[in-house]
Amino acid sequence: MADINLSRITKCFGDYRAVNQVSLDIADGEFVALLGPSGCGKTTLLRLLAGFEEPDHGQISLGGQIMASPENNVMISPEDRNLGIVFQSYALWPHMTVARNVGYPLEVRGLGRADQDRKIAEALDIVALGPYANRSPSELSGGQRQRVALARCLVMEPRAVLLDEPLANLDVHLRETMQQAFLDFHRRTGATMIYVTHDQSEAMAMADRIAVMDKGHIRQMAAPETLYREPADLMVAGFVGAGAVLPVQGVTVGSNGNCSVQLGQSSITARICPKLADGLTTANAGLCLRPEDVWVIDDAPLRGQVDDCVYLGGRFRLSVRIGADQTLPVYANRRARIGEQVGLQVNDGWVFDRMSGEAA
Ligand SMILES: Nc1ncnc2c1ncn2[C@@H]1O[C@H](COP(=O)(O)OP(=O)(O)OP(=O)(O)O)[C@@H](O)[C@H]1O
Repeated sequence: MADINLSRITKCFGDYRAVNQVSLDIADGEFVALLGPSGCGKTTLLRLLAGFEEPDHGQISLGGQIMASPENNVMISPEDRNLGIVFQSYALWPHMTVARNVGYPLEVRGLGRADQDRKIAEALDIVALGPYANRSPSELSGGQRQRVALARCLVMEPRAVLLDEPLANLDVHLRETMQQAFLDFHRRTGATMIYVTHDQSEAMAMADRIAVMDKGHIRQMAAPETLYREPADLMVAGFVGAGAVLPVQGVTVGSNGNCSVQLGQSSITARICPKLADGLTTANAGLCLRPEDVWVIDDAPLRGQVDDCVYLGGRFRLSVRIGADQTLPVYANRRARIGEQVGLQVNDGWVFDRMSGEAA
């Protein structure tokens, strides 16, 4: 397997910059998700890596070797990059058995029968499909077909595995099972994996790091818990996880990365983005509150009106209006009436610059 380096990659379709000056360093064995809304450039970035698209500018390297660099007239073809690719359509051959589907790339390479059989058995074992070797793809579930596609890319011993929304065709229950299958696959193979998805919960569940993309740019690349707890800008705060971002005034920077802010009549303590704390203006400060940051406490001074109450199993999610256009999602352990006044205690929050990244 290999590390991957992208340096200032740009790809235009006509006048439109689908990928705009993207730089990324992915470590050997890392599982990275490319996450973002439809049309943000995720698939184009994956296709650039695979070699199906040629960048207009910048450089792509795999394991220290340059794969694409228009400035240096280098463009290595997809078949010479030795990358495994898994699409949302499984692309299995219907007339071949599972084993032959998995082994076909080895057949094409002219590998001996015994070596083929050994590698097929190993790959099927990793995706837990050994007993299905002699079935045809039509006799498998969607999740099993996707695992055959994974096994097929594994036999090639690729330098990295690229996955383009591989679970998009599966139902919700199967998606969760397959997330576990991908994690097991990653653990057992140590493969470098790049996983494209627009589903934040999928990215959060699997990836070591997530690159959040928007309009051809990478807005933030970090571990899932960092993106959730410390979003760099409004787009990331809104796209990753539930919660609300409220404009706040009266930010007083304290010690240890904390600050106090005014929310209605209450003063609350929150964590503050270092860039903001380092003396930049706090005029555009926003407070990101996740549902678990706010507790319903009857006599708390911050008051709000319940607009909505949904049972989630084990707890309720309330929508509480605390100002004309300020609504917070909050978890509660009792049902609340619509229109009921509740007290809210804010236990944590993240203050950042709401305008950060807007020039991008
Ligand atoms: N071959 C092409 N020719 C022209 N425009 C293209 C081409 N491929 C992609 N685009 C445009 O580039 C932008 C990025 O497309 P891309 O497929 O990378 O987005 P995405 O983030 O993968 O979206 P989705 O989640 O919907 O698949 C879109 O506006 C798309 O219309």
